[in-house]
Amino acid sequence: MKLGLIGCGNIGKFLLQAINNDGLLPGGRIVAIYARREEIAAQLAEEFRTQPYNDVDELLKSDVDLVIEAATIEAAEEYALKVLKSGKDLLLSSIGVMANSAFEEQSNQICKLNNVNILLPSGAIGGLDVLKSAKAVNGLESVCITTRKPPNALPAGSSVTEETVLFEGSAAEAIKQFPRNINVAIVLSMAGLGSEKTKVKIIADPNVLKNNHLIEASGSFGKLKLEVENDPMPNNPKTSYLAALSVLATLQNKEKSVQIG
Ligand SMILES: NC(=O)C1=CN([C@@H]2O[C@H](COP(=O)(O)OP(=O)(O)OC[C@H]3O[C@@H](n4cnc5c(N)ncnc54)[C@H](O)[C@@H]3O)[C@@H](O)[C@H]2O)C=CC1
Ligand SMILES: O=C([O-])CC(=O)C(=O)O
Repeated sequence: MKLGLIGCGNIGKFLLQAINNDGLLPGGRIVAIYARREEIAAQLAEEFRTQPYNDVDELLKSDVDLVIEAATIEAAEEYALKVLKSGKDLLLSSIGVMANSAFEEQSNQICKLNNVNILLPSGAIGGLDVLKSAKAVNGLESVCITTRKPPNALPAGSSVTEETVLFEGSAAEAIKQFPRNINVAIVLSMAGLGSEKTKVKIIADPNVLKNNHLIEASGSFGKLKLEVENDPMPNNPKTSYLAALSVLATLQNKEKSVQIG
């Protein structure tokens, strides 16, 4: 599998190290990268033996099979449809882009037309398998996520000195207000009840060191309660290490003939 990468921050660099240097995706390699700053792309290309591009359109003319977006929701908005139109599969990290229903619909149509797929990793959370099963008979009744992070992992920053609820409302509203912090709520919405009915609470808590997500759901299947205590990425405390791992795992699973879950 030949991979292209858009966005070379935390998740991007993790993937370059894991795939190109550590060989953790047998048969796969990141052969093309795009970063906004030319000098960054050039430096990373040398370190991870790959091809730098200064323009996404040029990258899409190369023979990559799948493009990984690891940038921002804005970048996903700008490039995702181009990727799909060029006949490449797409893996999104900035899943919040899918909260825009017109965008979701358009991307679905292009996928069908061009016979390509979009991969949405579970990111910094889990439990999506349970929601999908519950939904098979429309038996899902409620889904909520409570995200508790140290203040430096949220826009509130160090001004927060005691436990503070920053947001309470729908996933649709949460991603509008916290586009860099709550992509997980949108993948949860897509697996479950949609972004209007999925409830979100975001708490800045100076007493925690990890990014904590509590997922609670109920329905005809019974009840789900799942809590992850994620170590942050060393270079970007906003992002959980599990989010980067889940991108790699999604790529590893893509080639498997036995699909689990
Ligand atoms: N699905 C999930 O569970 C999670 C998703 N995320 C999302 O994944 C994305 C990547 O996360 P990180 O690597 O931690 O972020 P990061 O901030 O460390 O890296 C993002 C990189 O993208 C670059 N970038 C920004 N706009 C760009 C553009 N238009 N074209 C190319 N590059 C551009 C930035 O310069 C930066 O180097 C973010 O949108 C983040 O919110 C993060 C954590 C969990
Ligand atoms: O990494 C995390 O804990 C979650 C996150 O930032 C996001 O969903 O955008």
